[in-house]
Amino acid sequence: MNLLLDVGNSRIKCAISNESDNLVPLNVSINHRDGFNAENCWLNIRQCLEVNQLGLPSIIGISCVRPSVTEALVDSAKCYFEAELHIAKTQKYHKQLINSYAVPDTMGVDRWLAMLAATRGGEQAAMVIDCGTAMTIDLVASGGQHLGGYIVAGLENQLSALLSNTERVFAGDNLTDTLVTPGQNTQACVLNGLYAQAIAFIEQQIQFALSQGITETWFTGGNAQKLIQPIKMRSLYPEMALNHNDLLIFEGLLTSLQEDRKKI
Ligand SMILES: Nc1ncnc2c1ncn2[C@@H]1O[C@H](COP(=O)(O)OP(=O)(O)OP(=O)(O)O)[C@@H](O)[C@H]1O
Ligand SMILES: CC(C)(CO)[C@@H](O)C(=O)NCCC(=O)O
Ligand SMILES: [K+]
Repeated sequence: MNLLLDVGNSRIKCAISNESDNLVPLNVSINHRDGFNAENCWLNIRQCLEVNQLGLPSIIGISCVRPSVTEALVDSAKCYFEAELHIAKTQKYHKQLINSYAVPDTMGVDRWLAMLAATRGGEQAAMVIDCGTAMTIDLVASGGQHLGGYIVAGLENQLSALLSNTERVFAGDNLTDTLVTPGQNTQACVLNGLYAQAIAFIEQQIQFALSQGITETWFTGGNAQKLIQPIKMRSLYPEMALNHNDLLIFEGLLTSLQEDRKKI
């Protein structure tokens, strides 16, 4: 059994993969922003495995966009698991998928792994939209060439930038509605504006992707559902298939781990 960790900008998410390479997400979500403690993190995961009678992993694969957190996790892993560690790295290419970055290492490995999974190693053209702490969009043409991407602040971060730099603008506590019509009170103006902006950006990229022959979009990340729903409802580009897969990074991580195994 393999244990897979997706160390994001805000949260650590986990999954396991069995002998048949089936992925099962684990019900642990660890916030590593305030007072991260790697030992508690491993302990949490161990307990979760025990409670669910899942046994212990022989390999632990890690996708991490925060090097300081990776370091802390690597340092303390051996106290809790005897597993071999695999730290995924962004590559220049994998099978047919070719990274457009001249210095691949500078691309977040979450983006690379999500592309790897969405395109099945570059076999299929795809656009990947990760709606997390940051929102990233990446485009891969048929033939596997990465055309490039975008990094913008995620919904919560856009909102907090606005609220923390104004005095009378407020938005309430949750991002429930996804209306894109003009607001008629402060909260509606802020929330509808937030969504109108994100959705306009995504629809613009859908249009661009289609012009490049890309007809599959994959959404992932904590806010995926909130964005995919209104885009589906509006249905401006029926030629584009809109998919949601929260396991995209884990799937890519598993591929990266398998590739590493082959080298041994
Ligand atoms: N435990 C959770 N389970 C599901 N959704 C969550 C959880 N915690 C936060 N979220 C939602 O996910 C949204 C996106 O946040 P988050 O950044 O955690 O997602 P992510 O893409 O997985 O993050 P990261 O950038 O850390 O990889 C948050 O605004 C929140 O609404
Ligand atoms: C853009 C984020 C923050 C998205 O999680 C991550 O992929 C990252 O830290 N990337 C490094 C910069 C880059 O991808 O060009
Ligand atoms: K992410």
